[in-house]
Parts: sequence; structure tokens; C-alpha cells
Amino acid sequence: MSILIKNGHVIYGENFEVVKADVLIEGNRVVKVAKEINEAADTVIDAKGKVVSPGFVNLHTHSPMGLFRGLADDLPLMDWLQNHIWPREAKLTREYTKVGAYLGALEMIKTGTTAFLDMYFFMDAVAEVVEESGLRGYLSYGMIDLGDPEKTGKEIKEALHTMEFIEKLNSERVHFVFGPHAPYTCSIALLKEVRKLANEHGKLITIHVSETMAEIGQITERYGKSPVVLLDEVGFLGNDVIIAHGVWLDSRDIQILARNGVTVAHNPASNMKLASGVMPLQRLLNAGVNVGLGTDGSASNNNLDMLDEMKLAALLHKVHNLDPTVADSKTVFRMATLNGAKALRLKAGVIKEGYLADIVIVDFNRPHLRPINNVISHLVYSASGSDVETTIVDGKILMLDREVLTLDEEKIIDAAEKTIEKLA
Ligand SMILES: CSC[C@H]1O[C@@H](n2cnc3c(O)ncnc32)[C@H](O)[C@@H]1O
Ligand SMILES: [Zn+2]
Repeated sequence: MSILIKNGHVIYGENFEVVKADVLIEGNRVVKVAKEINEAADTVIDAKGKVVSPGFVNLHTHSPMGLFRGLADDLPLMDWLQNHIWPREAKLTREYTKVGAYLGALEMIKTGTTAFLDMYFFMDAVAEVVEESGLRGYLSYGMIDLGDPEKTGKEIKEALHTMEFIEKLNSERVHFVFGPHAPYTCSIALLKEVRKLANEHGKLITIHVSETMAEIGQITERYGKSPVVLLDEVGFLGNDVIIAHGVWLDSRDIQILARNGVTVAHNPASNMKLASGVMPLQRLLNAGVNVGLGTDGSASNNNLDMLDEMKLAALLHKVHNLDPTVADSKTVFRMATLNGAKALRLKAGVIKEGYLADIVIVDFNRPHLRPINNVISHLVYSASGSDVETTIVDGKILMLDREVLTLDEEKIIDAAEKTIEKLA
């Protein structure tokens, strides 16, 4: 199958240069970007007045948590988790989680996310949803053993069961990732076993690290060192590790992350909403750390809109540093696209010949996106997810003119309402 996108403002290559061009997709790859392409294609899309952008990579989320949207707002992390979220999650079944995953997938397609890194429960069900939706999903079963050796074994077994399930799908778009929840919920034994298994199976690892001051306090009290130093000393870190948050990092932590090639997934909305703190973006980037962007779950954000997230990232770091030159629009756009793709070892995140065709078309024929003085600026500061008109993943159209082609929108929204009634 081939798709020809004509007359768009194309964000081209690693430098995100904006050119008026046509884009030809054959199979799952971009094969040609040129001023005018006149070859025949199965589908032709006219993108006049529109922007053809790399799809967004959500580098940290809990996709089914949309079910809990708005149910526990305005709380700090530990209170939010222990007293509001975990009791609700204890009632989740595979069926309910799947409904949440459908809602998350629908929201991501509608707001231009093409790939995401997820951590949650019942990830076999989430994998089925990802496969059906056409998205690219990197899925981890979130392991929590709370230092109980019996639980360690059970959690590892569940993770391996999820890995087997995903491997059997034999999908190029659905991948398994190891997901120990955090240093404060996982034993050293669990973390060491995860490192060993990730090496054995060649899988990525994702984990929440240094999110709040409370976490730093707990880990320092328990181990006498910071979470990052702890993870380094037990041999857990590597260039296959993506840590979520990384808010409370000192200079030594940052050097350790850089030395190990660790990626940090920045979640500005969640960090602001839970009042966790401000990630040291400038210091991380200056140290050469790869930083991507994530939304976290919809119960702490409260949506999965990566365009919103880019604006929040840019504004947060400007005001925090009292410096408007910090987190410029291109830097933030790169975090939301190429840096995320790099972390997932995905040949995507840019539009260029040979790269995966994970592309979105954003409708700029709208007053808040005119005049088209600066495409990247408009995407970061002026657009929102609802401006995304077409979403293409792996060379397949998932949404055209805002109609989702792979999922039944009405059915999913209805099921979400019914599920939360049952859960309440
Ligand atoms: C064990 S599955 C994932 C687990 O993580 C919880 N969660 C959601 N957001 C956060 C966050 O910001 N920090 C730590 N944990 C978080 C989610 O509710 C699941 O229980
Ligand atoms: Zn999280």
C-alpha cells in the first residue's frame, strides 16, 4: 500500500527543517520527500495549508488510567497513590483494564501520538488493544514486590508471562519492556533479576525514579544513598533504561545517568499537578542525557495530549529558570519526537527517506494557527491535540479527517462510562 501526501508544510529530517513538499509512503516507510511527486499511490491526501509532522512519542504513560480521570485531583503523589489510586486499581479486572486501554488508545490516536511506552497491569489485554488500534506500543507489566520475596517471584513470573504473550502476537508494533515500578516499591533482588532478564532477552527497562522529595527521603533512609546511586551500584543502569520523572537529581546523579546512557522521560504536567517538583532539564541536556517527553497517566495529567505536554514543558522551564531562552520550541519538539524514538530504538521521530512512516497531519487552516510564521512554534505554543487531523502509523492510516478508522469511538466512550459506574 502507498500513501502520497501532497502540498504540505513538511517538517523534514533531524533538524526539523520546514519545507513545502510532497511525501511518498510505501509499505511502512517514507520513500521519497520532494517538491513535487507525481507517482501514483493507493491513497492521496491533500495537505494544503496543513503541517506534516513526525508522530509524537509518549515516553511515559499508564494508558488505561483514563478510567480514573478526575477522581483524585489536587493531592501529592504518595497520598494520591496509596489512598486513592491503589485502592481503585485493586478492583480492576482484565476486562475493565482493557476498556481503559481502548480509551487511552483512542485518545492517543486522536491527539497525534504514534508510539508510547506504557506501564500497567493486565498488559496482555493492553497488547491486544494496541495490536487492534494500529498504534506502536512498548508495554511493561508494572512490578511491585514491597520487599516480600514471595511477591518477587510472582511479579517476575507475571512479567515473563506478559513477555511470552506479546512475543506470540508476533507484531512489529507491539513490544515487551520490563517495568519494575520504582526503587521504593521494588526490592534490590527484584531489580537485579530484572537487569539479568533484560540482558538475556534483549529488552528495554522502564522505572519511576527520583520523582518526589518523599522518595529521596525514603530511599536515603533505607539505603543511605540517592535512588540513582543505588541503581548504579546494583548494576541496574544502562543505555536500555528509561527512567520516568528524574525530578530530584543532584550533579552526581546526572553524571551517573549520562555515563550509563540512561534516558529520562520528562512528565511536566504530572510533576506540576502532583507538585512533585521541576526536573533539571538544562543540566540533563548539558550533560548529554537523552530526554524524552511523556504525559504520565490521565489520572495525574489529566489527558494524553502530547501537544499540551510540549507547551507545558517549554513554559515550566522558562519560568523556573527566569529565562525565556530555556526549553525553546525546537528542543521541546525534539524531546516529543526524535528523543523518544531514540530511547525506544525506533527508526522514527523524523520524516526522512528510509524512516518508519509514523506521521501526523495537523490542520493549520484555523485562526489560532495563522499566519504560518513558524511551524514548530505553532505546534508547541498554539496547537493542541484536537488540531491533529490525520494519524499514520507504520504506513497505515489510523485516523483520517478526525475519523478513527481502526477503533469504534462511540462504543469505547460508552464502555468507559459503564465501567466506571461498575467500579464505583
Ligand atoms: C504497577 S503499574 C504502574 C503503577 O504506577 C502508578 N502510577 C501512576 N502514576 C505514577 C507516578 O507518577 N508515580 C508513581 N507511580 C505512578 C499506577 O497507578 C500504577 O499503580
Ligand atoms: Zn508514571
